Amino acid sequence: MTNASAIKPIRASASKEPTRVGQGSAEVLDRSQSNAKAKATPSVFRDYVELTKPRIVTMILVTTTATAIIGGGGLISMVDWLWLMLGTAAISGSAGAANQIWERVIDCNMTRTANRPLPASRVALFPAVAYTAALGIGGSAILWSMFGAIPAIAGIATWLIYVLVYTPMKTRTAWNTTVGAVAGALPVLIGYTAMGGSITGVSGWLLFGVLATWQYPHFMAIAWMYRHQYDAAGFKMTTTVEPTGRSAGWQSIVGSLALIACGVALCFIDGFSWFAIPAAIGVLIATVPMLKASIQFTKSPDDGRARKLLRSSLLVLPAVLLIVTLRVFW
Ligand code: HEM
Ligand SMILES: CC(C)=CCC/C(C)=C/CC/C(C)=C/COP(=O)(O)OP(=O)(O)O
Repeated sequence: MTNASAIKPIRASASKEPTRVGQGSAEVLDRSQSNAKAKATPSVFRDYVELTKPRIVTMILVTTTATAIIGGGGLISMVDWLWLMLGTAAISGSAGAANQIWERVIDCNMTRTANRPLPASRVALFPAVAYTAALGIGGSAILWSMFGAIPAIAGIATWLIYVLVYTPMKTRTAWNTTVGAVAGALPVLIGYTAMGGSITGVSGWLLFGVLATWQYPHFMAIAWMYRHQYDAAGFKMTTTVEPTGRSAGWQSIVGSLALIACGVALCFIDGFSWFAIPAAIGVLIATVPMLKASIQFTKSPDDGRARKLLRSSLLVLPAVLLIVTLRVFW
């Protein structure tokens, strides 16, 4: 665990960067105002949901649903889908909460994270640890008992890589993003293998490739938007070690091109059909806005272009997954 005494919480400096990725305004609340706001409408339930990083978990569930349909070669039963969602959400949420426990001290040093339940002292450490353990054990047990060892092991491996490898790397090397991309992509194998896909199946690993490559444009935009906060808090990100934004831009371009390659390959990997060609064209059309935004950001890195890149990335992933999932039916 991070040596809590080694990193003294400093008052999160009010900065021009938004307090949350989805927030458009550059107006930010400094820590005292946001705490007062949170205290004004206390909600224990909301805090325990916030601990799990619900927006990330929601997108993980979307990817898990798509990859389950692809792995199973067709629609899945409502009962199977509900158990898969419950198990994956629990273990993903546990990973997110464990990450917030690990970073509860350093998160005080960023406006974006200072108002989270632990840094803002709305949730105590011990109940957070118990909650994290219960989610992780419960999620693993659901996946193992309902779908077998492989999907559960994929989830446990994701948890371990994200919490015990990626998280400590964040203050040491910008290569943390590559490890995070592995952690963020492994959940596709939960859905894929849960519904019958083989862990050695090429389409499963192409789906892994779609998720892993997507995370570069996704996160490089965020790493630019919060570069000053990351730097001040002591995180090592591409945009703090190479502050011009060129490296972040090129990683976004390469990630976008690699995503297109994986997506198009998925349209043809299980043999040829009339739908393979329109599907491949659809992958191209769906990904072009993110590629364009990556190129524009690389040419002249700024917050507006970074926000445009992030927004396009959050639309591209569901679109590409929908197209390659429809390919299962035609
Ligand atoms: C290297 C891997 C990744 C990194 C470093 C990363 C980092 C982040 C960060 C820092 C945020 C902002 C959180 C906040 O303060 O609100 C965020 C938001 C988000 N991330 Fe990622 N992420 C990664 C991978 C993923 C994956 C795998 C998914 C899901 C498939 C995902 C989906 C999202 C979503 C949906 C949001 C919320 C955007 C919003 O609130 O508008 N991310 N990500
Ligand atoms: C099935 C399973 C266990 C899934 C969990 C994996 C998971 C949550 C992947 C998300 C990828 C990721 C690196 C998010 C950012 O964390 P961050 O620490 O960079 O975000 P922060 O700075 O906002 O805390």
